[in-house]
Amino acid sequence: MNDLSTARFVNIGERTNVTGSARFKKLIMADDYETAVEVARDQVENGAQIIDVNMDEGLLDAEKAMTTFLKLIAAEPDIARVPVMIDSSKWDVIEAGLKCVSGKPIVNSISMKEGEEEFLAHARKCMDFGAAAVVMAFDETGQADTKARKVEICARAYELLTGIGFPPEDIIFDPNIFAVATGIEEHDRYGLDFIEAVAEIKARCPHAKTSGGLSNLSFSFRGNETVRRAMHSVFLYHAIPAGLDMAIVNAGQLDVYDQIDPTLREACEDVILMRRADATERLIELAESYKGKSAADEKAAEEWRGWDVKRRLEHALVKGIDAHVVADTEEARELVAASGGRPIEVIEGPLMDGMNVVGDLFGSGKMFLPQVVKSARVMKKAVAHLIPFIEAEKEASGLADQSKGKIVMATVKGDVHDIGKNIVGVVLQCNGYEVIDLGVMAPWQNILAAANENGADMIGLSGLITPSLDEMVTVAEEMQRAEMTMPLLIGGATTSKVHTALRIEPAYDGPVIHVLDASRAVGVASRLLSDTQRDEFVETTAAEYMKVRAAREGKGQSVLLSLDEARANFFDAYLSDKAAPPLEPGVHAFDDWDLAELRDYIDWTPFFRAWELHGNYPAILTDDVVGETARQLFDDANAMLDRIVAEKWLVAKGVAGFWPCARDGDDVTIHRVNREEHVVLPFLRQQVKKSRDRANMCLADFIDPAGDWIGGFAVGIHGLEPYSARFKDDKDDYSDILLKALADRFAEAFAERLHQHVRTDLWGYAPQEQLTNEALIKEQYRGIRPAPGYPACPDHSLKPILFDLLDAEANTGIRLTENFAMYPTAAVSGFYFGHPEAEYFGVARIGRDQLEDYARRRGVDMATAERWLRPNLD
Ligand SMILES: C[S@@+](CC[C@H](N)C(=O)[O-])C[C@H]1O[C@@H](n2cnc3c(N)ncnc32)[C@H](O)[C@@H]1O
Repeated sequence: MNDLSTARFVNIGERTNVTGSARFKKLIMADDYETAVEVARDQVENGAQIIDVNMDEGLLDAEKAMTTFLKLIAAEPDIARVPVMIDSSKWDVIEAGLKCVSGKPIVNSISMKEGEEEFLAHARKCMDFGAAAVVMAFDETGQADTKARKVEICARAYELLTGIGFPPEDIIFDPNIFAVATGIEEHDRYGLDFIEAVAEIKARCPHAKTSGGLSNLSFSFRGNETVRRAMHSVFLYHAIPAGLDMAIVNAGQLDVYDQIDPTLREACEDVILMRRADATERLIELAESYKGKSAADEKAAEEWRGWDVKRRLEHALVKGIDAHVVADTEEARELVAASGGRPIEVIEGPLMDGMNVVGDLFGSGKMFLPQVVKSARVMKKAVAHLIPFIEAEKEASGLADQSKGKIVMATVKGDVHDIGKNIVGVVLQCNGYEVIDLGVMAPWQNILAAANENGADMIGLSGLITPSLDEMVTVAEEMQRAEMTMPLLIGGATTSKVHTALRIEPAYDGPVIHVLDASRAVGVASRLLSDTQRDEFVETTAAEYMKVRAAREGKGQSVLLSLDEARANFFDAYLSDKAAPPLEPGVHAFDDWDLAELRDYIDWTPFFRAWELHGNYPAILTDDVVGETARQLFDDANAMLDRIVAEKWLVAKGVAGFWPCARDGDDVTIHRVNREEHVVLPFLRQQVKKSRDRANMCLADFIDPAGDWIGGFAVGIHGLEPYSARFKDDKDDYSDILLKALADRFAEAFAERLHQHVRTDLWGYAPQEQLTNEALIKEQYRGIRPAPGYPACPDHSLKPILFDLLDAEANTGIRLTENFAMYPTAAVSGFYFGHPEAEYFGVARIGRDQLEDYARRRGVDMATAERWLRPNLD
């Protein structure tokens, strides 16, 4: 069950659909768009990762309603950050909607209902808008109901679409979820047919995704929420591992599979998987008893301390309770010793059994990362207690033999980010792997040497910043040169399957696998070390990467303008609105900002994301699936924050500065008055051809050529090393990762607080500004602070220029590595733009002409410029 990762599953909000929500329909009919927008916001806050918008109502002008609504939500940053699915049975409505969406839209839907010609015409239109499309399993003869028809229609649509260059990853098949348990025999197979069809479609149509409208399934139990929720959860529980990527669903209306009353769960499963002939009758009968009841509460069982020691150990591991683990481990050891056994048997027996339970629960999506990391802490403490006994018996080597495999892990040279790597390391360890962790900034020489010296089974590389991608290629090349054959695992925020396939895998003949997140690591490692699964896994992955490469080659990429054309289409800012000169020009250093104040500026959502818990704060705390884990983690974080602040564990140092400047083409030239010198900030310009009247943006466009001001800042959080070392000594990875994640939060909070201080006081262009923390997080202020390495200025190598202007190393103690990562890791830097029209954007792909121009402006050779801008080149 290792493949079941509910974390990757995308739920599509269905509340903004007039055909599915009576309330929404009423609001739209009454022209109450303001409240209707709130419905969209609620959905996003409740965890919808896409929102489906449908205005198909006979009495409405659907086209007008669609465009009005889409424009309104586009103006709400906290809604607009999730993609919109434009849902209509009328193509005109879809086309009108496409014109109002600024991010990547999704069209719901196109199909071959009216024949191939119209299907492809619609598909081409989607391509023009860069839209993904839901493709219904519907052809000239009707809607597909059987598995064979679903697969046949989708496979045919896939051939047609890829034939015209439609990107396969933008295809989302909807093979039709129909109602089951209707009492009509032909409907009995509908659930199972859908699930089986999904698996086959995924196998036959590489990169395509699958989706479905979930509420149809339980249509015959309208009015019985308990049964409907249970059916939906059970259905997803089986459909997700089969390959279902997303579903239109009310996220608030799903139950945790394990918490469904087992009798009801079994009855739903019997119906959905068609396990018995009388399944429908039984579910209908059972459903009667659930009318109006809520899910049964489980009693908290405190009596576990009275259980036998083996069960107690298992319980402590699963629940992550370390309070009694040393005593319990000792009791288990004495018990084993009394019957003539050896201390190692405690590890081999109860502890490994307990960790296997943890591994299974995590692998099947029933336990989440923070809990697993806590379990690992319990395990490590137990093992630490046993080691002296084992060593006394000279069995230390016996212990080593216990490991399922050895992995050398490292964050590559020039990069300092290690939270992700540490989480993966812990997860692997608690699944029985031995992890040799080389820490951060590891040069390839050390990585190869450690792998050889330790007889490692594989190497895992991690990185967060873009230059790390090239470092990973170097490691692969060196492994090839050293004629190594062990698998190479690639992970970290900046990495991707595409980059791995295009650049890393071709450099090394051994297996190269991109690991999407920590929840996949164990599955990958165990397959690579399995006698029976390894070859097939390696071959399938290699074949998949080959396809990625082939698809890339043949793929029609977005059209680029020439650099001159792009420059002609610059963003014509209203320059008379530019900010007045700063009240306090020059550079301002802050060597110890109050942590207690910064704490109130923390944005918690990314904190949960760091632990692979997806959802927005504060809604995540009451989320049906991850709420309990999130609350526990939040409590632990706040307890640690109390100590960090009271005992002053960390020091926040920052600097901000403002300089007179002028736009000069795509450069911003800064005049350093006292030094009589010019500093040039070269920015990049979007070159992808824009539809309609949108500009090809460059940050320089927000600066007046006739004279203006620009700012910059850097903030860093110092001092965590001694605490981190203490946690590590104490075998407490959980607290160590928690501390690092909190230091990151402090750095971001400091950036937010300093920016506010800049707007209201130092630069002072918004002296009256009064915003809540929520509004700050939503960036509802004037001006931006783009950071080097982010989409509007993707080149990390601007950091040395910025640091020089700020004298940042002296003022904040932050240093840059050779690849421009900041150390300490919890650090943020960027530029300040004060123009009211300044906004974030992505430079995206640029042409050769701009690359050459940029190399010239930077005074570097092409190879260097290519290395800096790699992600923007292909
Ligand atoms: C990464 S988030 C950090 C803020 C978030 N509240 C947090 O606490 O993690 C937002 C920051 O990233 C940077 N950023 C986001 N989008 C950007 C873009 N398109 N171009 C440049 N910088 C960008 C800006 O510095 C922005 O303030």
